Amino acid sequence: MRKVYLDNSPRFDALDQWLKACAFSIEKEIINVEDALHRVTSEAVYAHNSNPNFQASAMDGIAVKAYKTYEASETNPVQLEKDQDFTPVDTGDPIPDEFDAVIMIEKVNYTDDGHAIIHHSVGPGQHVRAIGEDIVSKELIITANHQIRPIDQAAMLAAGVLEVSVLKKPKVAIIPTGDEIVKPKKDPARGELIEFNSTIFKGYLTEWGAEVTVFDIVKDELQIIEQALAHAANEHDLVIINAGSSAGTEDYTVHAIKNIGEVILHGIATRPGKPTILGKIADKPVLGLPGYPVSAWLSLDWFAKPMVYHLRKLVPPERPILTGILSKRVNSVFGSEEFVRVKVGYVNSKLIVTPIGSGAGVVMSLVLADGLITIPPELEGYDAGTKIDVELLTSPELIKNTMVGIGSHDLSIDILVDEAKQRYPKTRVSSAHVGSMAGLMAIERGECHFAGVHLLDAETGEYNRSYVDKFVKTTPVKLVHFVYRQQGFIVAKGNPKGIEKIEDLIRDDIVYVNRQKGAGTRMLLDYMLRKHRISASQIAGYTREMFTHSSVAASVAYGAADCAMGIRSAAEAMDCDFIPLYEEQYDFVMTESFLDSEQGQMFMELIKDPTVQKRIESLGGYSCRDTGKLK
Ligand SMILES: Nc1nc2c(c(=O)[nH]1)N[C@H]1C(S)=C(S)[C@@H](COP(=O)(O)OP(=O)(O)OC[C@H]3O[C@@H](n4cnc5c(N)ncnc54)[C@H](O)[C@@H]3O)O[C@H]1N2
Ligand code: MOO
Repeated sequence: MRKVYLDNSPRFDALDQWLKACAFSIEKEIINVEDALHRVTSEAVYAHNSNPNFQASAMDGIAVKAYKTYEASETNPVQLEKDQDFTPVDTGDPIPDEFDAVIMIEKVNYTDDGHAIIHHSVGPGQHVRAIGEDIVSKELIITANHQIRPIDQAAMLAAGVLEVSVLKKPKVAIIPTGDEIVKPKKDPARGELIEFNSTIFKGYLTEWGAEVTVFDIVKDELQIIEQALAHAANEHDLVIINAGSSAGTEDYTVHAIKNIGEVILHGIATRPGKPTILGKIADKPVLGLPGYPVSAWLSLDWFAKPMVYHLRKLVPPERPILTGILSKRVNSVFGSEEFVRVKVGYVNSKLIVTPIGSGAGVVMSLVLADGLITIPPELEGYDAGTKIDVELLTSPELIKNTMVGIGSHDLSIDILVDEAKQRYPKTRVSSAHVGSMAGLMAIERGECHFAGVHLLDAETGEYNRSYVDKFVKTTPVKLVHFVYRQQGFIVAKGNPKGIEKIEDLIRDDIVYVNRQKGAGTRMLLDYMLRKHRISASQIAGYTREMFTHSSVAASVAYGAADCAMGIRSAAEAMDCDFIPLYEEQYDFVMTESFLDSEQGQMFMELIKDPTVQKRIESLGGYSCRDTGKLK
């Protein structure tokens, strides 16, 4: 067997080894204080002058000689002679040497000829800002290795410091590789994959304080990769090379680093992220990131982030952590630390943590993730109900205000998510697509506020009610009508195979793609098959399951299947034809406590809003004629 990875190193050991193996020389530069935001001081900063460097009035009023006011009281007003006993001052004005206190203007009355009458005495120094009240000349303002904040800039400027010595920004090179990778464009050809990882890396590295250069995409050729690496290492403090890090015949990265530098380790004990390479070229750190975006994003966070912070002499910030309850079991491989993307939301004051079960190539799983959970290498997973820490990628405030939906997928839900975001910026609708039955189970277990369901009762022909009565026993719920929608066959544009009716599915030349068990659409198909006395085994592709309307429509659009059951809007979105078969009812099962809550009322307002309904109906195949009615 070909041995591919050298190592299976624990993540923190790997980082330690890498940091120890590289030598760092961090240069300094002098820049204007006004341009120094977020930069790191390379030495301590001392005040050039005091602030204020003269005695200044702290209030609008009159500067006085304090001893002249000592006799004043409510019953014994004292008159101060203009120019001789007082002079008007505004906040910040220098106090003339002969005066030593200030009386606020509100406490002063004037005679017709401009003398001041006061009813209170003041002591010397009253409302006078002493020299150096804020900063004394030569005093320490900020230490070395301090990340400059706006307030630090202000203190330096106040102290007459106009330039500051800072660490140079670490220069980071990003080298994307791969014959199949192309610059971002619309409609890539078959076999072309859009290069977007560099954009992920550049964004985060810039946030962490690096100066980033993205190289042109490098072809999978050992010599060209070596040249790019050598060139990058020459001019940068950290080199990141992306993809070609695993076991493929064209995975040259590790060889290229070895040929011109040193591979410190190849392979870390994590999933995703295993095929990470840590190395150096002429003492400069080199990081080989896996090609898949989720793996690359994680590995960037584990290695590039601490390296950049190390180069900046800073400690990376930690993400906030919340503890929640896992809603379903997650499995992991023994011996590897597993990272799982999750969605989270509070239901009945419990933080419910739902894993997003996508592969490392699914960039959308990161777009939608609220956090990460980690399963340590010595375990093979966590059971549903486990109390677990979540490292947050979304703000705790937004999580607190999340309306949690779990259930069947529908494109109209995406519209609700979008409209809610526009109308109620402090809240959001989150929807996990697991099918109608799984949605019902989730609501029964108290894991969501509402479940989108479309379950046909084969006995009565009625939608949803009998399922709610049968499966939701302990949680008080209401059934809220959402939309009528057309279900039918999704077929290729122009219906080249002439698919018209359910019996066509058993033809030899037809390949079907199905929805997962428990999905309402799957139940509808099974209901129609039974009615027409067709057995599932007669249909090629019946066992091939997908989780959303959009994914089955995409399979048909790209020719991987000839037909799927689904909704009109999904067919239209993928430019497919649609043969209507059935009008079904898609409803929300909503917990009574959510329906009665402020958020629940917002949700009801949203679905009843005519503009929202218009937008849903314009998807095609929808009717909102009863939307929002309690059933
Ligand atoms: N036989 C094995 N195959 C694979 C293994 C393994 O252990 N044995 N590991 C898998 C794992 S885990 C990962 S992660 C991937 C990563 O592999 P590579 O680093 O060699 O990456 P490539 O094969 O070159 O590319 C994979 C994939 O990544 C996407 N990609 C790459 N570059 C970019 C970019 N700049 N922007 C966006 N997306 C990018 C693209 O979809 C590539 O197809 O290998 C598994 N295979
Ligand atoms: O473990 Mo690889 O890093 O994607 O999934």
